[in-house]
Amino acid sequence: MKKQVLIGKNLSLGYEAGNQQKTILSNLDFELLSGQMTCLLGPNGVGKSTLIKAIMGKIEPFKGSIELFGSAPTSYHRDDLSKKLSVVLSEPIFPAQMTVKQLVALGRTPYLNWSGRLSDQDKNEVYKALEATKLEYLRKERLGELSDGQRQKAMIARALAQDCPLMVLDEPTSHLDLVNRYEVMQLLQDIAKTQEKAVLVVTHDLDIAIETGQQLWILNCGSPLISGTPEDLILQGEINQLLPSDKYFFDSNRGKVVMHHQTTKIEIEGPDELVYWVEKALIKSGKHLPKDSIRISENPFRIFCQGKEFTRISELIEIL
Ligand SMILES: Nc1ncnc2c1ncn2[C@@H]1O[C@H](COP(=O)(O)OP(=O)(O)OP(=O)(O)O)[C@@H](O)[C@H]1O
Repeated sequence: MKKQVLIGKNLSLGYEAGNQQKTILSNLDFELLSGQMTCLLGPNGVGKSTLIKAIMGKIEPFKGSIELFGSAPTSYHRDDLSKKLSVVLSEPIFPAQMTVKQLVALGRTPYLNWSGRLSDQDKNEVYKALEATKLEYLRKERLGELSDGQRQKAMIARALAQDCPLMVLDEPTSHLDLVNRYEVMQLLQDIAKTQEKAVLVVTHDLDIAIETGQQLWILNCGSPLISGTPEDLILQGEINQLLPSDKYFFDSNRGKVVMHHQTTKIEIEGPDELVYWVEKALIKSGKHLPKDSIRISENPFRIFCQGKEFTRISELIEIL
């Protein structure tokens, strides 16, 4: 049975400026369950980091409530909160002189006794976190001498070592290369499933969120928070809430965001998939398009136009 870890009810959040309240998010209802990774998506400035601040107990709600294991995050003692919630923020906040291993070991701080020494179990958790993030080979390196992506992974390893039932990560993959993005998100999903944790990841990476998230939360200015499995949100068209302009839409057949398909006036004959890519390349080229029709064959791929045969789209575009 999945447990409710975090619940928001009719939540409004924002900032105080003098005696004025600046509301950023209003009337949010949500729940985070154990064993699931949820990806939070929304445009810049909508309030994703503000919501994280409320989860961390750094700001009080203007209205409504937020409960972490039944109590307001602001009501927890710091030591208790750090056993319930680990957070990875987008900005590195640790000294450049610290080594990767020292950083990851910081994740064990909530569990240390008065001596401040790591027990065998603590050392094991640090080792497991380094191993899971494939950072063992960098354990002696100083944070200031790592690439942005390596440092980002080290921050994730620290949160893993903290071993809390709720992990919240603000854009944890923004500096990572494509493969590492998938791997880190897959790792977080795996941890959620196998260790029954609730994981909330803020990301702008829709493709990867769809691929790896078990739940998506979509925040949009002035609308209620939309939540559901990526697949439901795609099939119900709600994913398009992320794309308010008419220019883009989520193509459920292709499983990605595309621009509204401009069509060429020329006739292109051939399998749909090939016609799609040839037409796209022709439109992008900005060249004068041929008056004759184009025929495309599959296996082998050939384009026939103006009495000539082409093996690549670029060859056709070159002669236009
Ligand atoms: N300390 C603050 N005081 C007043 N306003 C703030 C403060 N921090 C953020 N804001 C405002 O709150 C709004 C939401 O900011 P927030 O950082 O939560 O957005 P975000 O969705 O995380 O954006 P991004 O995707 O760009 O990281 C913005 O308009 C921002 O100017």
